[in-house]
Amino acid sequence: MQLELEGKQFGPREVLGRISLSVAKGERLAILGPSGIGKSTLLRILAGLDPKFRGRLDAGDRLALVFQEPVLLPWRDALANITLPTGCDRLTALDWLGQVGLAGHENKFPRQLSLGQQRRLALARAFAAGPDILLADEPFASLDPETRERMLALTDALLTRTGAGLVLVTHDPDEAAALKARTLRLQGNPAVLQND
Ligand SMILES: Nc1ncnc2c1ncn2[C@@H]1O[C@H](COP(=O)(O)OP(=O)(O)OP(=O)(O)O)[C@@H](O)[C@H]1O
Repeated sequence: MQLELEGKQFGPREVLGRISLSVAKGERLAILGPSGIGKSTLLRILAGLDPKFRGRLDAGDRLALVFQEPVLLPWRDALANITLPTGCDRLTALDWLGQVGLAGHENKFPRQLSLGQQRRLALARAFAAGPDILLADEPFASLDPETRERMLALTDALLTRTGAGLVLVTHDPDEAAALKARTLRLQGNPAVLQND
C-alpha cells in the first residue's frame, strides 16, 4: 500500500502535513507519537475509512483492522464473530480460535469473554480475513502487563506465520520493539513523519 498525503484538515485545522508512506506485505512499521498528534487519523486514511484528505492512496492490498476496542458482534458467539465478517468456513474459524488460545470458547458471546480474550478474538478475526497488511490502532493498550506480553508474542508469531505486513499505531516504543517493527514518529503541527 502506498500513501502520498498532501494534507488532512478537520475544518480549518490542518492536522497532518505532507506524508509519504509505503508498506509491503511482510514489512512491519510502527507509528509513534503523543496523544492527539494524528496517529489514528493517519491509520484511518490508510484503512480507507476516511476519504476526506488531499493526496493519493493506492490501496491494492487486502487489509484487516484491529482497534483498541475489540468491536465484536454482541449477539453472536465467538465462532460467528469470525465466520460472518470474514466469510471463512467453520473449520477455518475454529482453527483460528485455537491459534489465539480460544479453543473451547467458540460458543461464548463477547460479554462472556475477558477483555484480553475479546482482543484475541478480534485478532483471530483479523487474521482469518487473510490480510496482506494488518492495520492496528493501540490494540495492546489497557491490558495487564502479562496479558500484554502474551498478546504481543502472539501477534508477532501470527505475523511471521502468515507473512502479513503491519502498521501499528502506538505511543509505546516497547511494543514496536516487541514486534520488530521499524519505527516512524509523527511530530509537528501539522504533523509529519520523521525517522525515529
Ligand atoms: N472527526 C474529527 N473531527 C474533528 N477533529 C478531529 C476528528 N478526529 C480527530 N480530530 C482531531 O485531530 C487530532 C488528531 O487526532 P487523532 O485521534 O488522530 O490523534 P492520536 O494521535 O491518534 O491520539 P491518541 O493517541 O490520543 O489516540 C486531534 O486534535 C483530534 O482532536
